[in-house]
Amino acid sequence: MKSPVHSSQRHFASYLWACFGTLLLVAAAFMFYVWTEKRIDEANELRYNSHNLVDELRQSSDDLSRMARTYVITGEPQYRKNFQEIVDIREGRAPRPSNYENVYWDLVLGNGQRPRKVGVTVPLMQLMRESRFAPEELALLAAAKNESDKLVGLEIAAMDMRAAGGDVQRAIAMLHDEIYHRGKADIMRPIGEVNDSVDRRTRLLVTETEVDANLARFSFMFSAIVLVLLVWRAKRQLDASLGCSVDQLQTVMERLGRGDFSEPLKVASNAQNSVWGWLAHTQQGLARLDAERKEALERTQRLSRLYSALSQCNQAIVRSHSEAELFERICRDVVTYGGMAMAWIGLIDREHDRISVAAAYGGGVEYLDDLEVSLDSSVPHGRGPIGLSYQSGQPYWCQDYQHAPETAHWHGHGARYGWASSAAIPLRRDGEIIGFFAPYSSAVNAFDHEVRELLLEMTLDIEFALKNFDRETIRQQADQRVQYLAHYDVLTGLPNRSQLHERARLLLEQARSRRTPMALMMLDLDHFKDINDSLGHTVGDALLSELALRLTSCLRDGDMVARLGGDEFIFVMRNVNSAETSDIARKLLDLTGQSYTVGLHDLKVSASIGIAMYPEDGLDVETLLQRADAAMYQVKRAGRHDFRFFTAAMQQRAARHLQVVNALRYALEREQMHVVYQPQVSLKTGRIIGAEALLRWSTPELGAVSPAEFIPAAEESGLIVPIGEWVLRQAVRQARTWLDAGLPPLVMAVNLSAIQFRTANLPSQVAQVLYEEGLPPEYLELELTEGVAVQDPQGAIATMNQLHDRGIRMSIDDFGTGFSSLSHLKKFKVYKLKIDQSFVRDISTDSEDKAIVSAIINMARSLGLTTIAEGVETVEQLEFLREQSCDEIQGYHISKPLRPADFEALLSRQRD
Ligand SMILES: Nc1nc2c(ncn2[C@@H]2O[C@H](COP(=O)(O)O[C@H]3[C@@H](O)[C@H](n4cnc5c(=O)[nH]c(N)nc54)O[C@@H]3COP(=O)(O)O)[C@@H](O)[C@H]2O)c(=O)[nH]1
Repeated sequence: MKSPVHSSQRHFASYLWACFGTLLLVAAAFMFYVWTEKRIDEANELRYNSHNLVDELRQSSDDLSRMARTYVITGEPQYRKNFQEIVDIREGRAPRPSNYENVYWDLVLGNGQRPRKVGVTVPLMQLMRESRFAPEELALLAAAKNESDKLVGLEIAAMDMRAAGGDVQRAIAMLHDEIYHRGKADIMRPIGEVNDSVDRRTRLLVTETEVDANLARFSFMFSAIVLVLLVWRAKRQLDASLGCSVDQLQTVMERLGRGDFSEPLKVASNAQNSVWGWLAHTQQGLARLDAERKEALERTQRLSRLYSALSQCNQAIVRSHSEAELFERICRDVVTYGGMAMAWIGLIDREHDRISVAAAYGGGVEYLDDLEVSLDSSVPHGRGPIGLSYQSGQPYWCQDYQHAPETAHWHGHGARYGWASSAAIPLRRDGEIIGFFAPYSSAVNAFDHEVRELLLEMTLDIEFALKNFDRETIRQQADQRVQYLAHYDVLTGLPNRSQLHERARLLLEQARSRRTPMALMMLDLDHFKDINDSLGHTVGDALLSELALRLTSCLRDGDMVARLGGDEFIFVMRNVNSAETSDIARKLLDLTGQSYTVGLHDLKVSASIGIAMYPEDGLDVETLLQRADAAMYQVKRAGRHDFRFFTAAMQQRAARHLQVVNALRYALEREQMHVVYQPQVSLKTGRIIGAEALLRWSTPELGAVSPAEFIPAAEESGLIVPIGEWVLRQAVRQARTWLDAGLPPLVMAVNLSAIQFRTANLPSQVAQVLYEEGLPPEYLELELTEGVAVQDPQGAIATMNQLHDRGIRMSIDDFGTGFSSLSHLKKFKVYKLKIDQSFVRDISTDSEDKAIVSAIINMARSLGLTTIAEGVETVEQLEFLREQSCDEIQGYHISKPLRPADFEALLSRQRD
């Protein structure tokens, strides 16, 4: 704005300059005046000094006369001394007392003290020459001085006369006679002329100077008056420029300086172009700027509040554990920190085509209780900010809530709760709108660019958090899954081993504190592996799942069943005695034994159950488990499909089992093993046609250990592989020895454990042994159990084929006890079936065993296989077998297993 006071400022400045110039004139006039006054003073001083010097000349002459006369009269030497001092001072030979002039008479006081300080030493005539006397005046003075000096000579002569004791009267007369007075008059005359001359000269000077002084005085007064007038004009001009008093100006300036622009200044019409007018104008500008600044500040504060809310929002994202918690925090933070009046988050309820409130905070949230917001644009409440935002897919900013047509449906609410603007910002998950974030402000136009940006940023953060929650949910589900897998068996859904331990411990704790008994039961399916191996794991799994359901149905409240893996299940039953436990075990056996329909298969299984009782058999879960296992093991050993309680004897057996396994590890290197041979006889010829190699083991600690005990232990521990290989080599070597000894050729049957059979490269290993020992393969027969083929029939068939290709025979041992598949049997390259001795044992008396043995023999024949019956002890058994056309027999009826020497002897006897 162009200042309205420029022209008056110019005038005021001119006046100021004029004042300044005049002030200089005043000063100059004053200085001139001072100078003239000084000159007057100087002129007066000159006159005074001149008179003084003239007077000194006169006075000194008078004083000399007085001193000389007094001396002449009194003869007092002091006067002569004074006389001389006056002369010396006047001539410049002695220092002049200060303020000398006309006071010679008191140069020395009565007490000899000098009253004045000593001044300069300068002759009187020199002083006169330096005192600006006119030349003629100086000439007169010099004449007067000359006359005085003449009188001094006379006076000295008179004093000398007195001093010499001459004529005193004469001396006195010399100082008082006419000559003397004439001399005096010759002194005084020029002095008087000089005085007159000095007087005239200096008076004239003073008069002249006084004229100058008057002129200076007048100049000073005139210029001072002009200055006053100018100052008065300047002030008038200043007042006109200011348009107010300086006090008023100061007050207003102070007020404006304090930043108070609130009160507008009143300006008279003639003061529009004054400083006051300009100030009023400026005040308006400042007030406007102040209002803008305040508005900007308010905006900044609003933004800063929103930034704070954004920051809180981010914290909420970090700290919230669920969507609901996050939404609650966001709404609360936007109101508490972001300065919004109210905020809510709604989620789309697609089923009912409406918005359901997920979280809300602030004044008026109660209105959300009966919220009427729709996404359907055909209804009025579907055309509000949220509906419009949903339809456009964009945020909707309603800047004047109480007047906007789109909020007409809610104007009543807006008026009641003071909402002046609102927004609807879509919340998206994977790009799809899932809800809205709706902040409300009590200010109109609250959503300016920055606020919008911030709210959008906040919304993006919320969406980011939702994504994280999704990820978190997936992670939690994975965690839950991991937790589940860590504690539950996937196949059956039963607790697994770790969960069993955990819960069993708790149940045990309860039993301990309540002093109640408890039973831990271990159930293991009999020959389940065969089902798995022959029918596949899917069938096995289905059977286990069904079994788990059956077992669970037996459970009482608070009891538990867990699957340890495979076909092993554990029951923990609270507060049961052994009789009740037996009932449960029987029930379980019964349930387990009922048939299972899996796909096309109708299956039957049995189970073995071992039971340990708390507190008799153990005080902790581990011990009870171990003892239930021992009991179950005993059931297995005793023929399966039964249950047993743990006994001390079982404990001993378990300990023995451990002892056996440990001792087995060193059996070969300590040469504790040997092989015996049991003859196999042809029923057609009655001759020994083969021998079965059977392993024997005895140790100093354990004595002789039965293969029925140590072979399973060797199989469990994996030691069967090196031990079996050793037996094979021993048997093959023995067969070679007997061949070499010329004994009738026979086939050496060597038992091959299923574990051995599954060793990699078995055929080549066997071939290697045969090769190394030099036995033709046709003299070796490997006795395999049915189990070798059931797990991996194709692999077993391949191994058998390779063995067969190498010329090695194979037979199936213990036939009838396993889970043989006839279809597989046809593919096996076996040439003999060995009927298990359990069928042979009772064939004389048990019709069922007879039927089984008969069926096996017939089936074998139909498959082109040879049969051998083992465990033949009696002639009745032999006869039955012969009737059934069994090919060969083996058993105590012929011979027990023999040491090689005994076997050789038997063979020799047969040869004889
Ligand atoms: N993998 C290997 N298994 C082996 C080896 N040595 C033996 N065994 C297996 O151990 C089980 C027990 O064997 P063993 O105690 O030697 O018993 C055998 C015979 O002594 C016994 N038998 C023979 N005739 C009769 C009889 O008339 N009555 C009767 N009560 N027992 C008799 O039968 C066993 C022979 O069984 P099998 O092998 O099925 O023909 C046993 O399963 C052996 O296989 C070995 O080195 N490796």
